Amino acid sequence: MAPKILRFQSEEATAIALAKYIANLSAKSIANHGSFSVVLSGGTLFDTTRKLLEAPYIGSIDWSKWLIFFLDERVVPLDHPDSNYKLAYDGFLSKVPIPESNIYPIKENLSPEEAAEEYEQRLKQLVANGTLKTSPVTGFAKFDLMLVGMGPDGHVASLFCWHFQRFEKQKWVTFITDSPKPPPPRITFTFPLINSASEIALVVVGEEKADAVKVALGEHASYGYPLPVQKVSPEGNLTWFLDNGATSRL
Ligand SMILES: O=C1O[C@H](COP(=O)(O)O)[C@@H](O)[C@H](O)[C@H]1O
Repeated sequence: MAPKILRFQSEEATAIALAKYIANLSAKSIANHGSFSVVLSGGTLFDTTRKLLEAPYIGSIDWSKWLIFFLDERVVPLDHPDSNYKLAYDGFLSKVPIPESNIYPIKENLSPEEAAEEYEQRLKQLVANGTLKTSPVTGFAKFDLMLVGMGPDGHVASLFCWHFQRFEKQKWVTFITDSPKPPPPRITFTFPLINSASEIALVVVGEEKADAVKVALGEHASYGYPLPVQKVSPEGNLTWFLDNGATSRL
């Protein structure tokens, strides 16, 4: 399905629209199958989800039905300043009544390889016991919503331009030990898992990302070697949320 590209006049307008979109999907998923599985990125994304913490959303969303996963994670203790879990906890999860048992951070004290394998096995168990849905197309877990950020170099999750992991076909979760953006050891969802999602919101704000947005969405998007962000192509719907800075070169 063709992506929906939403352009906003400001970061504030982007955040308002994103909250409405997430709240609508939450209500739809819970009415449809009793839960809402959400995959979070790290980085600047949380700031753009801040309107969920305000009325009318904070009081009307059924937070008890949310299930939280991490698109990628830095292999550091969960209370380390570089941890995506800590970022999510401090900025979002500690402010909403999602049961702790519904939040799935990585396990600590494992190597990147072990942490990736452990997370993949945990996802497979959640599919087997019916907590998560499965894609009828790929057989991978099918999340209700992935909130995907993008770096200025066009990377998504911890899938960077020059890493072979972006071509992975079998694994659900993989690892790297040499991330060009610190810290180096990370685990990350693979593209087949990402692209099995029902809905993906690609949230990109700020002028420093305008060049990558131009490569991905500009008139020459089909030329050359694709950026990781160009491999985001879900079975379900893809919606880009872009502010004026991110679209300044389109
Ligand atoms: O390293 C990461 O970078 C991307 C983009 O981060 P941002 O700060 O430029 O928004 C992020 O989506 C990913 O989860 C994170 O680990």
